[in-house]
Amino acid sequence: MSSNYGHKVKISIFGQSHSDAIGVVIDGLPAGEEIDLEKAQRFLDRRAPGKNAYSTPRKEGDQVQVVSGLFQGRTCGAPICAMIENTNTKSKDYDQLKDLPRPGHADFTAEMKYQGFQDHRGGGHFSGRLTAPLCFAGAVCLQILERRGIAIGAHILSIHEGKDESFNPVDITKDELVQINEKAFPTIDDGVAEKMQEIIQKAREQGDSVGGVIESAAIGLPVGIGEPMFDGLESKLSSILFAIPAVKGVEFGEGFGAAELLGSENNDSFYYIDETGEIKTKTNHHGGSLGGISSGMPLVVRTAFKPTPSISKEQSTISLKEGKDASLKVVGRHDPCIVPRAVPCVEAAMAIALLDLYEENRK
Ligand SMILES: Cc1cc2nc3c(=O)[nH]c(=O)nc-3n(C[C@H](O)[C@H](O)[C@H](O)COP(=O)(O)O)c2cc1C
Ligand SMILES: C=C(O[C@@H]1CC(C(=O)O)=C[C@@H](OP(=O)(O)O)[C@H]1O)C(=O)O
Repeated sequence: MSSNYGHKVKISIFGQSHSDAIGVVIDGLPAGEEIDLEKAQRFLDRRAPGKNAYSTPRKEGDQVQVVSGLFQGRTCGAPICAMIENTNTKSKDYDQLKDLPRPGHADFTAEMKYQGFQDHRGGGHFSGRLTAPLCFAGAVCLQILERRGIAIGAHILSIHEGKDESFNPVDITKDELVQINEKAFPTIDDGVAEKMQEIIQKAREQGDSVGGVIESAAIGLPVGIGEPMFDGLESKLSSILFAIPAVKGVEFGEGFGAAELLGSENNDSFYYIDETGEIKTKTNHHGGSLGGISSGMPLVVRTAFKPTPSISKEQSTISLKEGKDASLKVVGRHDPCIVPRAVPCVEAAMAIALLDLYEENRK
């Protein structure tokens, strides 16, 4: 299975949703970086399941145990290995799914690819649970990036028909990102958070689920981060963002909207800031990336999540054993909406990709 990412800073994620533990090995971090593990744990807590009405009821402490790679609180050049125990599995819920693959989940494709040898319990290695170690790796990378003046934050831009305001792409401040990261249900407009939660609640009551979009931003990136072609900012970021289960779209800056604009509308005019001589753009349709290389403007990304596939409404599927059409009612503990818990996952994915590219730039 391909669960590795990165050139300079490499991560390898292991485990399954119902195996003894899940975790991550992080290699290639610069040595001597102080890592605050309590701060990293607080970051993971933002993602942890079982904490509120819009989450799966599966309760996991998601306590990270760092096995190696830190010495006297700092990175020491050796790979960091971090493990998180799975303590609250209910594998029985998955018995019927070996025969009746869930529409929208990876049961069918995993069964075909691994000829039935896959660990199907809890979605196995395909589970959203594997974003817990991703968040730990991201939390470590975030602390290193912060020391280099780079900040990352994200908010829920939409859930089904509930919509938040967008970031102002030419003017995103560190304070704004810190403030939004502290919110339990991160929206810019606090008024819309309640409406979004009602939408999720209604879907859950109807045995259904909803999706949505997370908007994220990185600021403080110097000009010149990102390599041509396959290692450009957009290429690297989208490949890690698409590794988050349920992600179905990633756009940068104006994104798909740019296709509807004229060149004269979409181009971002350059100008000098008189006092500092810095070069900026008046607008930011390019979203901080030109030629896959950071322009010095805020990097703005939108990531679309599909509705959670496991829903309790009756659905049509097939019986693999009987070789005929069948119906399925999924039982078990599922997120009625993935988006709120995925906010730190998006921030983590961005941090890993950006630190990898940053270190590549240092050569
Ligand atoms: C944080 C997080 C939580 C998730 N929770 C669930 C869940 O409770 N039930 C479910 O069916 N899918 C859940 N998913 C999504 C599935 O894991 C995902 O749809 C599945 O692995 C198929 O992958 P794909 O949607 O990327 O094709 C979650 C994803 C994430 C990122
Ligand atoms: C446990 C987590 O989320 C799980 C993600 C998930 C899936 O199919 O992605 C399915 C559910 O697993 P289970 O049926 O074992 O409860 C969620 O609870 C987590 O995110 O930590």
